[in-house]
Amino acid sequence: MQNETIAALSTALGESAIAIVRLSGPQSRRWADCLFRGRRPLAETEPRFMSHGRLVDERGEPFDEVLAVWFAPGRSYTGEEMAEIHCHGGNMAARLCLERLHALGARPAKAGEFTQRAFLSGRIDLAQAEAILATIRARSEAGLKAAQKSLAGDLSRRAATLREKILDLSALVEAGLDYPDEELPPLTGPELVEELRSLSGEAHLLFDRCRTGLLLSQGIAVALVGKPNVGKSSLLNALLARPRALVTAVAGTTRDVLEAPLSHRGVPLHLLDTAGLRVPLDEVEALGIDRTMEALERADLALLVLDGSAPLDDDDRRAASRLVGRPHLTLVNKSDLPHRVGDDEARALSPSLGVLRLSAREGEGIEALKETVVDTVVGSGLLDEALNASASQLEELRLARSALDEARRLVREGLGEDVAAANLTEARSALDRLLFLDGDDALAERIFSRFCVGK
Ligand SMILES: Nc1nc2c(c(=O)[nH]1)N(C=O)[C@@H](CNc1ccc(C(=O)N[C@@H](CCC(=O)O)C(=O)O)cc1)CN2
Ligand SMILES: Nc1nc2c(ncn2[C@@H]2O[C@H](COP(=O)(O)OP(=O)(O)OP(=O)(O)O)[C@@H](O)[C@H]2O)c(=O)[nH]1
Ligand SMILES: [Mg+2]
Repeated sequence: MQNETIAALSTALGESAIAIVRLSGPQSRRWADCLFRGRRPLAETEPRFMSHGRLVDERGEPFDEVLAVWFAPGRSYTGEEMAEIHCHGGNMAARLCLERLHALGARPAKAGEFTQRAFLSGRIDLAQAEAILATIRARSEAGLKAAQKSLAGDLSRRAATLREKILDLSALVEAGLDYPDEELPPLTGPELVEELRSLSGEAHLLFDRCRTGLLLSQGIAVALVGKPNVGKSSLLNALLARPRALVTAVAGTTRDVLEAPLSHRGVPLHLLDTAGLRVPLDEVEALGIDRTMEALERADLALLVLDGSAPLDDDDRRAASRLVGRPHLTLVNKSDLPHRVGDDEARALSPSLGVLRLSAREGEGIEALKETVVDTVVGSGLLDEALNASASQLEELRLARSALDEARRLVREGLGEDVAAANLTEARSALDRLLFLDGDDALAERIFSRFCVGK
């Protein structure tokens, strides 16, 4: 329990209907009562019941008509005694209210301090704190739902269950190592392989669900690339259903990378239209092509755009070669014109995940493209299964997953259970870090400092 009582504005600054000032700590209700004048003071009302009244300044003069409420310790967001004053929005009422509270002794809250107190009082763990941050930052319905699942503890629970199973298996493997001459080995080789197979399956599934969650919160970056004039910018406009990018018949129209958000089935996409790839004619074009390559680096998926109305040429082949090793789809554009590029030819150009025919000009195949993009990156089955996780939590899952795979391979190939035991330990410590079990204060500070003041 913290001794200091903190206060902050919990709603965004600026003109709004209502502004909420929050207090947390032992003096919350008392100090709220110093400026609140209702039918009864909060001290005489039931917790969690809104009371109507006025706020008064130090001379007793009213300055706003408000609603106020208090929460008992153990039954509040922070787990401490809390009070809230719901003022009118705008810049003045909440500011005067806060100034009064600070004059009474309430300390201005630091970024994320309310949530930090919820963590310190044991009401939530750090994975749930991450989920609260993701809830506030969600940019799509699917992202919001994934965050709420993690807030309900889904990620922590599943990771903790997996960690327990790994610990149990480690104990068995190490018992076998310590007493190699025992008559009955605690686990036979095939049994161990089977156990490891099931653990690695769970780790893979959890990783995929969290990867989906991360994509939902960050958005899927999709880069449109190809040689000049194939219709990349036209495609961007068709996807957005508005003329965002300049389109001309001149090759080399797009110079900078154009970015535009789009949401499909609740999944946020982040589209990147790029300068056409070819041997540059001048310095401006060369710089534009550098940016195309940077966009490719950032992209979760690339769309290789081809002009289906003209035979493929060396520029197409060079553009395709930039995509080797990157997940991409091949789009044969201008399907409203006579076809000059066969499906097989398009497929032979690069190891892409699929070939789609479309017409940016006529809008043909655009819906199918959006659908394919989401399915390719997220996997349609996983959308409802998404769990929110931070980038570093996902990294720990990746480590746990490959350590389990490695242990399984070693045992299957008879390469020694001692090495497998080391891999199990590695997997377990990755999950320890994911669950923030090592109690690293600096890490907690880092999480809460990403919150806004008042949360
Ligand atoms: N006005 C207002 N709206 C808000 C919040 C708030 O603090 N104030 N929240 C936050 O910023 C969110 C709601 N989150 C909350 C989470 C837990 C508890 C709470 O009292 N938990 C207790 C008791 C649970 C119960 O009795 O149902 C607990 O978990 O022990 C309250 C709010 C969103 N809306
Ligand atoms: N018939 C037809 N023409 C298209 C289609 N898509 C684009 N075009 C035309 O192709 C030309 C080039 O289109 P852009 O969208 O500017 O091509 P780009 O790939 O962005 O070109 P750069 O920015 O120069 O790399 C324009 O004249 C478009 O009108 C299509 O689906 N059908
Ligand atoms: Mg363009």
